[in-house]
Amino acid sequence: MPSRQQLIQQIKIKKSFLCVGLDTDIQKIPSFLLDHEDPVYEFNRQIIDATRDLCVSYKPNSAFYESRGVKGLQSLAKTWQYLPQECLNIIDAKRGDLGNTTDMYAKAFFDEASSGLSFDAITVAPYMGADSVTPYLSYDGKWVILLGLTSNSGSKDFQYLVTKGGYLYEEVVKKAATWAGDDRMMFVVGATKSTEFTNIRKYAPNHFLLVPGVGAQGGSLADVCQYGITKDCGLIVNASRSIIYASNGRDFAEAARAEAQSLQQQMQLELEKAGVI
Ligand SMILES: O=c1ccn([C@@H]2O[C@H](COP(=O)(O)O)[C@@H](O)[C@H]2O)c(=O)[nH]1
Repeated sequence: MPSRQQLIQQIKIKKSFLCVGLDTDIQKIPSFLLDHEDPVYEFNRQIIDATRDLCVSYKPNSAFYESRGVKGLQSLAKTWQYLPQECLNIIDAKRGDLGNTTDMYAKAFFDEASSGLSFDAITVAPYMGADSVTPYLSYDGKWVILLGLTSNSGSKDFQYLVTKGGYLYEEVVKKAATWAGDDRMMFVVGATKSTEFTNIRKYAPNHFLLVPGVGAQGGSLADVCQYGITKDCGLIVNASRSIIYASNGRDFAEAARAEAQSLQQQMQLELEKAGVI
């Protein structure tokens, strides 16, 4: 599982801070794959083969697998086993519950002996506070990626509420940054909120930010970099649908590669501009 230093090294080697989102929907994958024993795994395997030199991270969204019950979990387990070791492999599960329940979520996603899965990082919702977050950190070297300011329109319902210390999302980042250092915690900040990155950086100047919302949601990579990039990069930018569903024909993997390559090339320019490489 990559440490902070290993992640930075991979970013420099691959000249990329791309995370490919594996939001694999059996209804959307090319129909010719449906003859395979496990079409979702086969789709993921080909997407991974086509993109692994262009990205530093993969992020299966657990909902797409859980929604298919036992079969979906089998596809997830096989996909996890196939993920490249040098990449930061994130399970986007957005959990958050009492401490003893969190212990079970941690076993589910981090403890291979218990569940057959051992992702490097998990996305967590902050609403229930410290005891719903810190149990994940008892697993050596694993990362928590806490929702900070999300990319969806509903983020305005709570995340922008004004508190004594500023917006609620600012309070979340400020407080949670005291629970773990920048070597174990990251924050989710939506690409659609790029101008708010300046605020986030006040409280998390060195933490990596996982940034969804480029691609299908219309966020701008250039704006994210303008406000969020650091001397170590400090960004992992996710794109799911725009890459994995770039084509639904027999050329789906090549089309995914072309889309990932276009993002990687833009990222290389941003890394050069910021002096990271
Ligand atoms: O604020 C958030 C937090 C998580 N997500 C997740 O990221 C991907 C985005 O997929 P696209 O297809 O590139 O839009 C998806 O898994 C979301 O659940 C997010 O979009 N925003």
